[in-house]
Amino acid sequence: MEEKGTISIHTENIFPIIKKFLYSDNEIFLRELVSNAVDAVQKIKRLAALGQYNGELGNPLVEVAVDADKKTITITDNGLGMTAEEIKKYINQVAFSGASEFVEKFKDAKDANEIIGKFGLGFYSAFMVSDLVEIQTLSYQDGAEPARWVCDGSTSFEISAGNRTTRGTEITLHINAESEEFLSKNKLEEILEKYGKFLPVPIKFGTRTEHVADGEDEEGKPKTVAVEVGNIINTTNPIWTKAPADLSDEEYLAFYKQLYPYAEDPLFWIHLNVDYPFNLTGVLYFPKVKNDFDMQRNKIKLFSRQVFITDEVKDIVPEFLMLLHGVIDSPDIPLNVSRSFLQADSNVKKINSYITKKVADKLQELFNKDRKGYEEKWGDIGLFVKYGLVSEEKFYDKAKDFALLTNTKNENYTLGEYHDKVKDFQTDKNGQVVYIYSTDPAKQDTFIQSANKKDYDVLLMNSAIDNHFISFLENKLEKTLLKRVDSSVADKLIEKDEAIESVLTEEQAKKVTDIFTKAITKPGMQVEVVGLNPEELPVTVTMDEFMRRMKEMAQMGGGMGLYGGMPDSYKVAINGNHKLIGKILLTDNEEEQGLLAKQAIDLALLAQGMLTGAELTAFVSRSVNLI
Ligand SMILES: Nc1ncnc2c1ncn2[C@@H]1O[C@H](COP(=O)(O)OP(=O)(O)OP(=O)(O)O)[C@@H](O)[C@H]1O
Repeated sequence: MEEKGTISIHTENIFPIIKKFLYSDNEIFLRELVSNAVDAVQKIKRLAALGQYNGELGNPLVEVAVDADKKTITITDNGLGMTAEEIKKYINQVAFSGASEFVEKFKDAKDANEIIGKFGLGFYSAFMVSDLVEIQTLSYQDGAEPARWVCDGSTSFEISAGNRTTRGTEITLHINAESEEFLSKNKLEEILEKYGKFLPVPIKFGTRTEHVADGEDEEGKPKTVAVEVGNIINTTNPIWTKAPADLSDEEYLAFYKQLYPYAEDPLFWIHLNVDYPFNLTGVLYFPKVKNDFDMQRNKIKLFSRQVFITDEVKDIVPEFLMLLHGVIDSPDIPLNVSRSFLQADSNVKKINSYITKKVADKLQELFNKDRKGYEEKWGDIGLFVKYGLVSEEKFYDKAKDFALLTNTKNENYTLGEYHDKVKDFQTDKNGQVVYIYSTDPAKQDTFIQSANKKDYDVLLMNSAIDNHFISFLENKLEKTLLKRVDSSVADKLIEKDEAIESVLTEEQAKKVTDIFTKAITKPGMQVEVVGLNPEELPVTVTMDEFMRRMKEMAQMGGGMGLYGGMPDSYKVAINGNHKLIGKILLTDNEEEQGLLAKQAIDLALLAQGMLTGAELTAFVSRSVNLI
């Protein structure tokens, strides 16, 4: 049997193209060939199970070997093998037309490199790194003859009698000059680890030394002997392929450690398992979130039938869950299409909503089953949930029942509970419920205490997402306003009908305003005399809620340039009812008036954390003189 021929093609010679534009991701040749080998082994197992093959199965195995001297890499399997006819059909026609279609589609694509790694070019990806590829194969079929196929990367091939004596296929790549890096054992092992760590058939790559028990020495101590054993690089049945009921927490944690050796233990996990209307399995872990978001993104690994594809799961996993870790395995995610197409793909959309739903269900379950435990984890999961609430309408519908608000006393409330808690004391004269929050309880302590004295509750909003979360709540909750605790004096945080009058006459108020305006050295301070509770501080410095938010948005590049450019402006509220103000008015000595006013202002600035540098030093020495 010997036959020469040309591979029938409709396109130009595809090989130079394959070589040229697959350059950056050429390591995927190994993924393609090893997965073909794995498929071949799986197929023979299935045939045996169906009773269509009655011969010896042997231990399923795929072996990868490298010969640096001969400059070859061989991938051998004991799968179903091919007859010469099948080579013609599958390699010359099916695989080839697949490859040429691929090249045709992407030869002009700008983002070819982005797609390429995720797309199976199939068998012909071998030519990305080889000058010559040889197949030696023996089919499982009764009376099959071994066959050999050789191709040098042109469109001509040669089929002849082969030399294989056992069932299976051996593919030898004669590595080209530009790809010699792949002749390094370390490099190959690294690629095998990356793509094949969880393949369902054992993948052997070289050998390793193992120390096994070997009786006892003269002193009766156990002895070991070093033996060379096959180096199997993969775990064939990773946890996502098993049923959750068969898995212990330890196994989930061990798998997590295997994926992310340096990560802290996750908070909890979700086992995904669906077979209709799409196929998907996986385990998603909720990590302990650090503030450094970007470092933690792209930690979900996408597999297709246990072959690693990519760790860019954008579009498949909802944006707000990109911080999750773990694996997703789905043969139904189209990997052979471009990004924009992926977004429009109906399976991808379904998978995306399925994951959102699963995550919401899991959180609801934790919340219902063990509220205390859930609250303890809230510090970590709160970020996801808030991010989800803000970014996904569908998630909000579910999560509104288990999203928590935490106050400065470390108590947690659901949105509904919180509304009920504060509505009586914190409704303003227009019927708006005012939620008061602190972004920094240590810095804003004076204000928090004043608010608490009035029986106002103060929420803690100090995580990275809270800025958005605050605006979101305001939009979402009816008749609700959010105000930072230091945006106004406590008496004015919530505008009520029963305003406290200032005891000062108009004339006295004007005088006080003048004294204080003169005493202020900082720019952008507007003095106003207000009637507050006599127990409140004599002077309070605040920045208006609206103004501060606009400035913060401008700082974050939110297009509020106008506000960003404006100088800071603060309100200096003088408590006309405080006895210090009375004392200042009664003092004849202008110098002393100025001194008292200055001291009161500095105390207010100090409470806001705004007194620094030379001003702070001056304040300290002035205070010393006063005592
Ligand atoms: N090691 C092998 N043993 C038996 N048959 C093989 C082997 N490698 C390839 N084949 C046959 O060649 C065909 C083409 O392989 P190729 O990798 O190009 O495409 P595929 O595996 O069908 O699809 P893709 O790789 O794009 O997912 C396979 O479907 C299979 O029938």
